[in-house]
Amino acid sequence: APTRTIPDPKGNRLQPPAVTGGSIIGLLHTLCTKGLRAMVRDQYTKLGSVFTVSFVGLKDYFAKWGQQGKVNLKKELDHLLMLISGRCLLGKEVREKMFEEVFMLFYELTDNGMRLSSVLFPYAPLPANRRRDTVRAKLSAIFTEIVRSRKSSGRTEDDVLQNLIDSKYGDGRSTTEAEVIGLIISLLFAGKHTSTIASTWTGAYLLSNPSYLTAAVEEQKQLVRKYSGYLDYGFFHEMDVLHRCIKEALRVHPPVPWFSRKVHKNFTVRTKEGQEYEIPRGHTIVSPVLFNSYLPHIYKDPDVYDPDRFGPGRQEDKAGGKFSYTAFSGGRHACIGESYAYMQIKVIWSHLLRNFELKLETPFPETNWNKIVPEPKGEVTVSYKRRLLPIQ
Ligand code: HEM
Repeated sequence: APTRTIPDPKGNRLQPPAVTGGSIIGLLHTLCTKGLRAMVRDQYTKLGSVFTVSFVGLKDYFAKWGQQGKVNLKKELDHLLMLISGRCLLGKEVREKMFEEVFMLFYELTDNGMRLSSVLFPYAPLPANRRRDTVRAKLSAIFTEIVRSRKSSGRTEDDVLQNLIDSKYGDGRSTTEAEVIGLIISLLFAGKHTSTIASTWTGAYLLSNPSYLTAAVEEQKQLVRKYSGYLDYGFFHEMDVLHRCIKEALRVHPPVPWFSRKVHKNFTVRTKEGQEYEIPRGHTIVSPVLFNSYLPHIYKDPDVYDPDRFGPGRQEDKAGGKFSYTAFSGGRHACIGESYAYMQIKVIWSHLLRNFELKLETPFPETNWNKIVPEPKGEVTVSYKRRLLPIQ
């Protein structure tokens, strides 16, 4: 197989896990970048400092599909994204030995922990809260065992869990077991479900819009030619058409429909009509992403799925300043997994586009508003047929 050294996004050589100082959020920022790198690295078989092109997990997963058939896309993507999280965040113990168990527990945690009732009344003695706490305890027990076994054997792995174990605060204190477990569950919680939903909406839109589907497939052909089949970081980084298709799906269906901030200092907001509002210290304010994403003076025909609105010459995501596009929030607590999320969705969808002809069999999904992270309602059935000549 042809070989090539994996390029680092910033042109540096990939570094071993570094000791990180600063706050937990700073720590998370560093780790998410490392998560992204771990994922990119996972697509290659390591041969010393050289990597061969082989995204083993993803290829294996889709190899199980037949020549043609029908699948519930939402379920497939959910499974696949858990596999990717299993590899990049949790490591090979989970992936190799207890994937199904962790997958089911995590599914239950998400299902019970993302109800309106559990978000508004997290400590109320409700059945959903009790189930959430039970599965959280089971997950903790599994991850604690992994952390302890790694520490006692002196074995290290190339994943985010290891980075959390090895990290230290600015004052030199190591992370505790409870912090490591809490952070890894938070990362899974923040990143996996949102990405499943984003990739399902992206698929539903692509398969309902032949012109964008054709453009995305054409882009794959061009990039495969340009990179002579080497699927490296640059290859995924250059998928502008697919990137815009994902970004637009996230505008129309933001998985996080609002976010809130506690006001620490009084400040004044001026509307575009010039009206001023004083926001007092101590208040909690909410930014409704769902509303922001449809503002007609920012987005032309906001109800229309139009990925080109982010393209050269239009750039509507900048029309109202740096907070025009808030699917990943903004400011100090903006999403730290944005690049990682785009990358994993591109890795999946580019593989599907290169290898399969796909058709949406069920009507375009409605939104299930009963969930805190609104998702496509019901099954999203897609029929597939392997391409006679995959784009490679
Ligand atoms: C399409 C996928 C994703 C979307 C739409 C999304 C969206 C968001 C949004 C809107 C916030 C901000 C919430 C706020 O401002 O209060 C956020 C925060 C966060 N996200 Fe994501 N996210 C995605 C994927 C990920 C992934 C893959 C990870 C990590 C593996 C991740 C980790 C986090 C973390 C740790 C925070 C908290 C940051 C902080 O409080 O400083 N997210 N995300």
